[in-house]
Amino acid sequence: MSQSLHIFTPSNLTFPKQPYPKPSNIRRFPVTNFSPKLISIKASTSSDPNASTSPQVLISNNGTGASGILSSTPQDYDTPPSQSVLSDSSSIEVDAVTEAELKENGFRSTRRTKLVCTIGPATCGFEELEALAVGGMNVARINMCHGTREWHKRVIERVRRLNEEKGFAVAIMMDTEGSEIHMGDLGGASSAKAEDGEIWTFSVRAFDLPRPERTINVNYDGFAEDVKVGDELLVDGGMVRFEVIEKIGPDVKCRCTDPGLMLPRANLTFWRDGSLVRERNAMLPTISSKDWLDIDFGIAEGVDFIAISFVKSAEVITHLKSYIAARSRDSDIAVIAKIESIDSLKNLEEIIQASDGAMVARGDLGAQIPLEQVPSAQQKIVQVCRQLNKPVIVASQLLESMIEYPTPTRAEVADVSEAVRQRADALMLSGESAMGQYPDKALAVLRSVSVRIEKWWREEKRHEAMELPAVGSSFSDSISEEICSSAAKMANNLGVDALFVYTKTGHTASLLSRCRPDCPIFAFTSTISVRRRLNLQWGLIPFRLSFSDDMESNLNKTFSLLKARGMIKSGDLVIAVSDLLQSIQVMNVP
Ligand SMILES: Nc1ncnc2c1ncn2[C@@H]1O[C@H](COP(=O)(O)OP(=O)(O)OP(=O)(O)O)[C@@H](O)[C@H]1O
Ligand SMILES: CC(=O)C(=O)O
Ligand SMILES: [K+]
Ligand SMILES: [Mg+2]
Repeated sequence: MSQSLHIFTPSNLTFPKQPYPKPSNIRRFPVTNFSPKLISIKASTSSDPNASTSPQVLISNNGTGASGILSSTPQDYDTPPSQSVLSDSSSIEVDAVTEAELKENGFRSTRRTKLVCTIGPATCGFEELEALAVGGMNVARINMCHGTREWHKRVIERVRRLNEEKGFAVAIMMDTEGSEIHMGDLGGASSAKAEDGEIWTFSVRAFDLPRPERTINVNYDGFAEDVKVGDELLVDGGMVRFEVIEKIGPDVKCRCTDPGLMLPRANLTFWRDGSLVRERNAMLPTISSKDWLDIDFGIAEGVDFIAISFVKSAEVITHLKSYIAARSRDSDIAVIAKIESIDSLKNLEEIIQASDGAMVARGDLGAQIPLEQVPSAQQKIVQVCRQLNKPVIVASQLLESMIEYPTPTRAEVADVSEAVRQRADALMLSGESAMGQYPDKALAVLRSVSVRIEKWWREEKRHEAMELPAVGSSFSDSISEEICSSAAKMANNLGVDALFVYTKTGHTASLLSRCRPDCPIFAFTSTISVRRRLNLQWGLIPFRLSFSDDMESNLNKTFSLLKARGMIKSGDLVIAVSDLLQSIQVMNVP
């Protein structure tokens, strides 16, 4: 039995975007005999030839008559990126790890939380990268604070080769250095140990190698002028602490008050009377001249995401986005705002609104606000991102002890669980994967904790519903949002196995992800870059597939390709959503 409900556009509605002719054949039907089993809500083109470019939502009920009026202009018709559109119409691509996971565990147990790994000396080789990809890395992050562009270029090439040769779809995120104050690179040493009471010199002078004992170079010229005797100097937000005891020209002598290990280029902050001192360094540009060169490098290399450190305002994001749009033909590099400063918290909503996603960069954030305020800031950032429909990454020190030890602390597991419970889109490894001794084990912990906590919360139905405000500006946007929230609700109520979404730009897929449905979301897109970008979003399993405007044929093709690969089977219950036609269909896999 096939049932559908038709909905047409009323003539009295205004259309904010007017590239599409307004349909004129408006009819209204009573809704009758709505079948709970097989409902098809689909978009059809109006029978009016003048309205032929304006698909309308059509919820049909097996010809028995139908419905109220809802819909409108096609949305999400922003030009899809031209490059890399799948040409072979008879194939489907999904990354090898997901395919294995689907076959082994079935739909429901797939991991919803995405995993980002920082690549460093411990993981830059082809085999190490492959091990991370096999372990579930969705995004590889390169941090331009460290290493040379040549070094990063080789990492990018290896990840790309891995994707091509081994069937992964790992995306690449480039993270800028930013112009905050940090230490030099320790002259090649992997770390420096400061002991209680030791006197160290922090200086803006460059030293000849080898680095003089207990001497640290500082990147910020105004350092010696800005600090005062008595200030507290924090390395990496307090991993090591010093007290400033004397200033001698460019050299600042400090006594270690909290011993610890200092890593190359660690962040430095100084505090006076319990407050962070932000003197002239607060005026430093968010994107330094070196960052601009790195950004050019990222654009040339075609990275998928650029994460901007120490974002202070929305303007810098807008500026960068237009810079990228002008520089790269496809302008499909997503810009991630790193929330790690007081200013970024002050302007949180605007910054996130302007960005394509955000990172809770707890390392530096914890150096700028009291540590005990970091958890509430995290919760708030995760919530704002979800409301504004932007992916959010929770980063730093998730499994810090695993840099040295093969098992995490219980507290670390609890922290990871909390981020998963908050339903952040992604978790990130930093030092654990960049220079730790157990990168694969750390990734395995993130993976298993994510799957376990997701399942637990799903089964217990413990998630509080989150108010999701409208994010789009046009009526058409509202329809897409309504369709996605209805589809997600139906999926939960009907206990469907998967949501399918056919999406050109990825927008509709992200709207579905935002609803955090119980079942996984198979996102079909024809563009490689869109597919890679969807890798960062909660619950989305991105597939590359060429598809048409004909949903019947898209579905048939998808079913047969996925069945042939053993990823779905007859009888599975699926809800399909399309951004091409603004439709919802419910069906069993034939
Ligand atoms: N490309 C690299 N080369 C050498 N060491 C690296 C590299 N990337 C990371 N590391 C090491 O791993 C540690 C953690 O890396 P990560 O980039 O996550 O932290 P971070 O430098 O504190 O981040 P951020 O500067 O963005 O706040 C670094 O402190 C550094 O020691
Ligand atoms: C990731 C990062 O930049 C931080 O935590 O500070
Ligand atoms: K950085
Ligand atoms: Mg940082």
